[in-house]
Amino acid sequence: MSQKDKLIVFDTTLRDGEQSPGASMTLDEKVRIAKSLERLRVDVIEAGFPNASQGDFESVRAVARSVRESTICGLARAINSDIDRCGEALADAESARIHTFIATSPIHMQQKLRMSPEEVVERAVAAVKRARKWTDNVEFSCEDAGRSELDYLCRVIEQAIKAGARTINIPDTVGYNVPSQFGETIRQLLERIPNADQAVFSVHCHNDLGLAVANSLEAVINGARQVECTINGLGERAGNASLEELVMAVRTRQDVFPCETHIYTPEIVPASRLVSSITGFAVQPNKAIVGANAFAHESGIHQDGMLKNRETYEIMRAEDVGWKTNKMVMGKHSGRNAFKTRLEELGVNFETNEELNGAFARFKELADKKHEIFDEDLQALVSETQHEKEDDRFELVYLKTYTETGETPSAELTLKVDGQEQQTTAIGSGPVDATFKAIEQLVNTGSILQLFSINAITQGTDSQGEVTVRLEKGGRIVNGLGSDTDIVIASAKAYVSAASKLLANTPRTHLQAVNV
Ligand SMILES: CC(=O)SCCNC(=O)CCNC(=O)[C@H](O)C(C)(C)COP(=O)(O)OP(=O)(O)OC[C@H]1O[C@@H](n2cnc3c(N)ncnc32)[C@H](O)[C@@H]1OP(=O)(O)O
Ligand SMILES: CC(C)C(=O)C(=O)O
Ligand SMILES: [Mg+2]
Repeated sequence: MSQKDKLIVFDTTLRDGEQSPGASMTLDEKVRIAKSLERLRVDVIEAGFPNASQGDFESVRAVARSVRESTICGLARAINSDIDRCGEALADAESARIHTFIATSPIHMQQKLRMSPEEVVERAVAAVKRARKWTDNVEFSCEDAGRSELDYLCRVIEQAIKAGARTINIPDTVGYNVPSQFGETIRQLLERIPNADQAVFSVHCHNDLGLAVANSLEAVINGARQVECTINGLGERAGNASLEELVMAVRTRQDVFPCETHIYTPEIVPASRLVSSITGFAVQPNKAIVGANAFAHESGIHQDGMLKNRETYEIMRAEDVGWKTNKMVMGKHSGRNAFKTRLEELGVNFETNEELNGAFARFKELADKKHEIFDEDLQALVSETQHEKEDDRFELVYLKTYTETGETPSAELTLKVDGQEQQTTAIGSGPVDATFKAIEQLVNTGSILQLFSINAITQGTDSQGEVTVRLEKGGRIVNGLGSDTDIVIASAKAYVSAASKLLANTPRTHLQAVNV
């Protein structure tokens, strides 16, 4: 059994997270997220602010009824009606907490609450006592503690604990603090408040300066034993400290932190995806832990290191946070080792170094043109190397497409086929479809179109369109690339290029393809 303290994880995705402009959630969505947080084994789920609206009340009540393994918490101002409404919403919870708060910074007391510091202490004490009528599990927050005077904070908190608060939360409401200062605040509060040992000290950090996680972790090092956080760092303005980053920092650096969480980390990525899909807030690819690139390696030196020993470039295991595996992304920065290994995984073995070097050179050429190289691209590349490169059999000479609302799109095409110009027309469901049908009439590949993708190479409506066409016939796959500012012409070039490759047939290398 570990001798370490438990770090309580308090998730506020459904309350502070929902305060992100545009992140409102329906009752059903909140219950789905709450169930996912329960699977994560979050200790406390702050489900909402019941007195904000009837909808919020019902959502908190629904979460309280459907989650059994986590404590359900509701937020209330230091106002009786807020606290009572919160108590009612939580009535059916297996374990309930009322979280009441009032601001303690000079600016908030003077300008917002328009209360004297003495009145605020009285309101805090009255609020905690009122909440204690509903439950023993009461949390009190000094809103804007990060800009409050330390002596005054000590006074308010001592009284709140005396009134019955069992968790004292120190929010950096506006994300103003820096780690050393915030850690020192926590250390001093714990040292100076005479009854500090009767409460768990918590922190709630906002990310206005990008320091929410760093501030929270410094607070933990200095004695805080609850962190308030959200999935994907969702929350008011720049958001809150992100749950996944806090949890994985504490877990990964057990040499630094004197405590541990009970979070079931393989549920992190599923929870992140759920929150992202419900709120519509995409996770940036380079976001720590849950970003698509968090465990992806593209550069050759890293890939080579990873293939020799994963720990050369990874401090966590992708599987431990819910990814299936880490990823080796094939792109223009990849090296021979990763290229060869990936192809071996696809069942393709090179007999000689020359073959490897030749295929690798063509891979680099392709990677310079195409942003992402998929397995199918590698297969196509190898498949192409098995045939002598001949001069292109087909060449686009002229293309005119016709589209008009309510009319069937058509294409008029001239191609050079083995040096001879040939013309045709075709109709289709769109200009690209009509063009492909016209080309097929002249080149007659009999293939299946496996992929048609368009990338804008640069930004703006005048950008070059880069089109990839992948054709398959009898197990053989080829890619054709075409670029033009007109995407229909780019598409035609790509199809013509793929058709030329598919119908070229002289063997070129001795690649041994297995299972391809
Ligand atoms: C830092 C945070 O995240 S705090 C939580 C933020 N969450 C929310 O605000 C939840 C959504 N809010 C709401 O739906 C509404 O603001 C309500 C229902 C809470 C209140 O609505 P209204 O009664 O119309 O008040 P309004 O929002 O205009 O102003 C807030 C009032 O609460 C007072 N107040 C603010 N915080 C507190 C507090 N902790 N304790 C007591 N009073 C407070 C303000 O001084 C102001 O009072 P005033 O009307 O006498 O000037
Ligand atoms: C209500 C409190 C805890 C809050 O969200 C904040 O101060 O940021
Ligand atoms: Mg907040």
